[in-house]
Formats: sequence, structure tokens, C-alpha cells
Amino acid sequence: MKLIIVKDYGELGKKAAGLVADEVKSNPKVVLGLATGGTPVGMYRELIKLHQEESIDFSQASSFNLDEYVGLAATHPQSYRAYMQENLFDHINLPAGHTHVPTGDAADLQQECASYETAIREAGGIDIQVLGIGNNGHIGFNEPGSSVESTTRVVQLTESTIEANARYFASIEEVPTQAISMGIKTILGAKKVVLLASGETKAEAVRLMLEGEATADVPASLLQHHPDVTVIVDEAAASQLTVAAANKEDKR
Ligand SMILES: O=P(O)(O)OC[C@H]1O[C@](O)(CO)[C@@H](O)[C@@H]1O
Repeated sequence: MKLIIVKDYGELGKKAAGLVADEVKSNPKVVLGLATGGTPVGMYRELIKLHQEESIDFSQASSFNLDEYVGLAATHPQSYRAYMQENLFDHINLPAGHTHVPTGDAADLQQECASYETAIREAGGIDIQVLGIGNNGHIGFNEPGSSVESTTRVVQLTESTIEANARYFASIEEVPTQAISMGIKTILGAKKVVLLASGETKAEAVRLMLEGEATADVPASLLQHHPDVTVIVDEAAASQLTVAAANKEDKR
């Protein structure tokens, strides 16, 4: 896995947006895999800037989001569809019909998961998948224990993920306990992966992902099986890495 350490959250957003914009420029019909959470907000802000100021054109691109809460309608303010509209889709020229987020309130959730996999396949697969990382090493909503063979499915969220995401809801009781999530196999099927992490709370997960063994206990470590992964972290998220310790030694 290729590691890029940047100074802070602002630099992280710029670096990640640059990588995504390069993909859009080199392949206008690019299929983007997108993530939610706090981490990619800065990257989306930079992509909007690049669209407005440098005319990065998304008109032929399409996108698939990693996940959605079960039970939340697209119109629910905390749904990931609403997040994507607010943070990116409403501000760029990606056609509405080209954006895909799982339908969290589908009547038949199993069918929804199967159709999502089919839609990704029919689009030709994901060219570049953006990921964040949970404090427990989850990617998408693939919690520890997720199989390397998993595809899009309904998953149970762990207590730690529910607690981490409670900040977006009025109370912890309102946080859904299940989600639809692309699986590990779906994510590993992307041609390129870019994983972003910011802040000290992610430092241990980042260390285990990069320096630990590849294990389902730390789902992000399974990315070690992928041939083209770029990990972009800020200094705080890199603080537990051997490479960060070596850099500090050098500067003494
Ligand atoms: O970027 P954040 O808010 O720290 O979230 C990290 C991860 O957690 C999730 O939001 C799900 O809990 C993922 O979508 C994200 O990659």
C-alpha cells in the first residue's frame, strides 16, 4: 500500500481531491466509489472548488456510495443520500441519475443489496473507491469479523460505531443499528482504492491496517490484498506508525 502523510485535515482534503480529479480528467466516464462520514467532507469541498474554478466535468461520470442506514428514507436529514446531496451532488454536474446510494428503506432489503451489486457490475466496476476508516478499523460498514468474501448486504453496527455516529443524531437511540454496506469483496473489486484518515483517534486503526497482519478483525487491513491502494493520512493519524517514529528520530 502506498502511504502519503500530509500535515493536517486541510491538506488531506486537497491531496485526495487532486487524486480523484485526475481520475475524472483522464477518464470522463469514471465510476467513483464514494464514502460518507466526517473525513471526506474536506475532499468534497475541494472537488466542488475544482469543478467551479477549473471546470472539472462530472457530466459523464457516475458514482456508487459505500453504504446507507437501514430504515432511513433518502429524505431523512441523517441519511447518507442526504449527506451526499448536501456535501457534493448538489454542487457539481454529476447527473442525478448517475448517482447511486443504497435505498435504506427498501421494502425488500435482500433484493436491494443484490441489485446494488448488479448495478456496480453493469457500470463496469468501480474505478476509484474512496474510503474512510472507523476507529475499530471498519471500512464502509464492514465491522470487525467481516468476511473477505462479503458483498453488499445488511450488516449489524457495533456499539462503538453507533457511539461514534451518535454525534450526527439528536440522541444515541436514534442511530440506526443496521446498514446496507458494500462488502469487502465489493471494495477489493475496485480498480483503485484511496483511504483517508485524520486525527489521533484513527492512529491505532491506521497502524493496524498498515503494519499489522491482514485479518478480518481489522477490516481495513484486508486492503493489503489489493494491488493499488493509496492511504492518505494526516500527521495525527500517522502518529503510531513506525515510519512516523523514524521521521521523528531523523529530525532530532
Ligand atoms: O470519517 P468518520 O466520520 O470518522 O467515519 C469513519 C467511517 O465511519 C463511517 O462513517 C461509518 O461509521 C464510514 O462511512 C467512515 O468511513
